[in-house]
This record gives sequence, C-alpha cells and structure tokens, in this order.
Amino acid sequence: MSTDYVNAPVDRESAESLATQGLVLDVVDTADAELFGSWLQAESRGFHDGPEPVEKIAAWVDGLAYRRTTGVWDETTTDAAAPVATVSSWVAPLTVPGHTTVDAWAISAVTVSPTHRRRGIARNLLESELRTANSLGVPLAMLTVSEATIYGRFGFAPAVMAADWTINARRATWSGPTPHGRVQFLTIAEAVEQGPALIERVRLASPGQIETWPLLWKRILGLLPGDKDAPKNLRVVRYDDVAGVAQGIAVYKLTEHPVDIFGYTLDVVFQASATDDAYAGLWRFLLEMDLVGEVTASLRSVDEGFAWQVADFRAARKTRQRDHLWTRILDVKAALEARSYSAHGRIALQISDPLGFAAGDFLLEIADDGSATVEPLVGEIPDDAANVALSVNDLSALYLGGVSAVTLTRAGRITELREGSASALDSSFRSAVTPWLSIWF
Ligand SMILES: CC(=O)SCCNC(=O)CCNC(=O)[C@H](O)C(C)(C)COP(=O)(O)OP(=O)(O)OC[C@H]1O[C@@H](n2cnc3c(N)ncnc32)[C@H](O)[C@@H]1OP(=O)(O)O
Repeated sequence: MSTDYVNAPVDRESAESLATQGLVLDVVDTADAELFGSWLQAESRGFHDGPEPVEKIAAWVDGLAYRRTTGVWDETTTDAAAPVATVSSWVAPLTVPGHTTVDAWAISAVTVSPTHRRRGIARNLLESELRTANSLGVPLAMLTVSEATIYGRFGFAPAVMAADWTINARRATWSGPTPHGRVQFLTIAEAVEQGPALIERVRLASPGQIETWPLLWKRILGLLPGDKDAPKNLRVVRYDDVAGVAQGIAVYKLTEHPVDIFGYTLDVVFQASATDDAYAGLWRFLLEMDLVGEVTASLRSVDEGFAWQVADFRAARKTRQRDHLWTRILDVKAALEARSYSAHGRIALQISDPLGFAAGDFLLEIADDGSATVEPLVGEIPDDAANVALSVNDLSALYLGGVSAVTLTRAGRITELREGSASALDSSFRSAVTPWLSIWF
C-alpha cells in the first residue's frame, strides 16, 4: 500500500464532473499556511462555526498538515481563494477483532458551502475519496458523521455505536472489585506529555478505536488557542498498578450545581485504561467523588463495565445511544483477512455494491485459529458453507463484530441463501469486546 496519500493525484473523474459546473477540484499544499488557513476557515464555516481566530488557525495548520486536504473552488465567487467545499483524509490504523489493526481511509471535514449545496459537490468529493483510497490499496474507508442520512448511499454503514451515560453518584455505591493500584493527579503539562503513550497502548483493546493525533489530545485538554470549549476546572488523574506502572488516565471537569451548592456535576471528558484493574480504579475514583451528585460521560461504549459495578443498577443510565463510526469496505479480501474470527467455518458472500468496489461472490474460509482467507467464489458453493446475499453496507456494519447478522436478516437487509447462515455469520463475526470509539474525527 502506498503511504504517500497526500500526494496522490486528484481524482480525474470527479475533477471532470465538477469542471462541467465551472468548479475546480484540487489538493491544498498544507505547507502554504495562507491557502491552508483559508481552507480551514471554509471548513469551519461549513459546520456553522468561525470565523476562527488566527492563533487557532495557526495551531490547526501546524497539527493537521499531514492530512490530504482537498477543496473545490468557484472562481466566480467574491472570495475566489476560499474553497466552496472541503474534505480531508488520511490513513489511520483501525482496531479490528483480534487485537490488531487494518489501515483505513479516515474521511473528515466534509462540507459544502450553503451557497453551493445540492449540486452534487459532496457526491463528487465522496466518490473521489473512495476511488483514491481504493487506488492506493486501502481496504476500507471510515468516518464519524453529523447526520445519519448522508453516507449510506456511498456504501457506509454504522459499525460502532456510542452511548452517553449519566450516573447518579449518590445511589451508585461502588460494588465492583477493589482496585490494587492507586490514583494520582497529573498537572496539565504532565498530562500533555504522558497521555498519548497511554492512549496508544489502550487502542488495541477495543475494535473500533483508531490512532489519535497530538492536536486531538491538546483539544481534549482544552489547550487549543481560542477554543470556546476550553474547560475550566479540568482535572487529570493517572492510575498506576501495584508495580507503579501507569495503566490508565481520566480527564474530568466539575461544574457547580446552580441550586445545590455542594452538588457538583462531574463530567468525564476522557477515560482510557489498559487493564480491568485500572478501569475499576478510575471509575471508582470518579463515582465516589465527594460533593458530586451526578457523573456524566459521553462517547462511551454502549456496554460499560461500570454499569455492573454499582450497587443500584438503575443508578447508571444511558441517556443516549447512537451510531458513531461508519465503515465502508472497499477491498473485501484485504479487509476480511485483516481481522480474526471467533468460530471456524466457511461463508459464501454474495455482495452487492452499486459503486462497484466490493461487488462480487466471495468465499470466506476461517481456520481453527480464527484467521481467514478470502477468495473470489468460482464454481459450486461448498456444501458446508453458510451462504448470504448482502449489500456492502451490511457487510461493513458487521465488519467490526458489533452488529448482529441475525438482526439484519430479520430486518430484511441480509438474505439467507441457506437456512441458519445468519447465525453462522454471528458465531464467526461477533466480537467478544463490544466495539467502541472514544473520539470524533
Ligand atoms: C464525515 C463528515 O465530515 S460528516 C459532516 C457532513 N457535513 C455537514 O454536516 C456540514 C453541513 N452540510 C454540508 O456541508 C452539506 O449539506 C453536505 C456535505 C452534507 C452535502 O453536500 P451537497 O453538496 O449539498 O450534497 P450533494 O448535492 O452532493 O448530495 C449528494 C446526495 O446526498 C443527499 N444529501 C445531501 N445532503 C444531505 C443531508 N444533509 N441529509 C440527507 N441527504 C443529503 C442529496 O440528496 C444527494 O442524494 P442523491 O445523490 O442520492 O440524490
């Protein structure tokens, strides 16, 4: 796979299609701070933010320059230097079942100026991203989305869900295991230094996590200049095991209750742990904080252990659950062979894909050790193989092991061509650890 994704040529098909509207598709040289800054302002306006202060743009220029930064320009507008549409992309390792990763094409910053919407610009951008990723040999694409109605038409489907939790701290008496290590405060400067390595270690524990980038950690810590969300009262703690090895980190902030003066709300901004002991140590610390009435945590797993570690099961409530990471398989063989499976067997897949990348008939053969090989299916389907017909969207939804094939079959999305095939898919595809992605990108 080529790693030079930044300098890959502009997709000719989309460039020609946009040119028929007098629009220019091009990749920004991110070393040109003025040009890149203008692109960043356009992106911000596309999300109804901005104009951004110069110091913040400077931080973004510095921290995001490694990405492939694409824009669409309309030379007839009053500010012809500002793009009327934006998208950025980069190759990031995505954790898949088996504590390993696959390179995925991360797509972000998809915006089209309100003055240019509904003319097919986003379609051209998305299709150009998929063709570029495919031409570079990246087996799948992924994104986190603003709306759930946009990306299905391009073959994406939700593969990782996220939950927001609210825990009534006064009812949530800790009933989980007693942690063996200890919690200690970090200064923000120590957190800046130590956080990335810890997060990097934890990344392989849950399918759905991706490699983070330094600017993101600074944003979590409220350190970006001009950041309107720069949190007050931010605290960072680290959990060390009995041997003194750092095994987890939590970032939280406290907000005073407007009426109940000693009834703070504790908002868990970020929490990651490398071991179950560290998880228990940090959540016990957070849930048992004095003067706190309520603990909130967003962008968490839908299957949090702390729900089972409090004496009152109704003390921890999911206040929201929604789609979070959407994936889109481009290369069936490379993507399916990159993960491991929980049951051996053979599965014949008849995949439909209107954009063509993943369409075809394939035979997935899973060995006893959970590794798999995938080949185009030629000839008869083996007698012992499960057999399903499904869209690339549904295969992508199943890919990380967090979505049930039986549910998708009962919902009329997957067709069993042999009875019992959906259960066979679930036996092999379902992940023992519920997929989770702790960040937006
Ligand atoms: C990964 C991310 O970055 S997620 C962030 C997405 N961006 C935003 O939410 C910012 C605000 N929105 C926008 O900038 C734009 O409205 C966009 C990017 C969502 C769409 O851009 P447009 O150029 O107007 O879309 P385009 O005209 O190419 O439409 C493509 C298709 O998507 C559909 N579509 C476009 N926007 C939406 C929407 N908001 N909801 C549902 N469908 C949509 C169109 O109907 C069209 O469907 P079709 O081709 O099947 O007929």
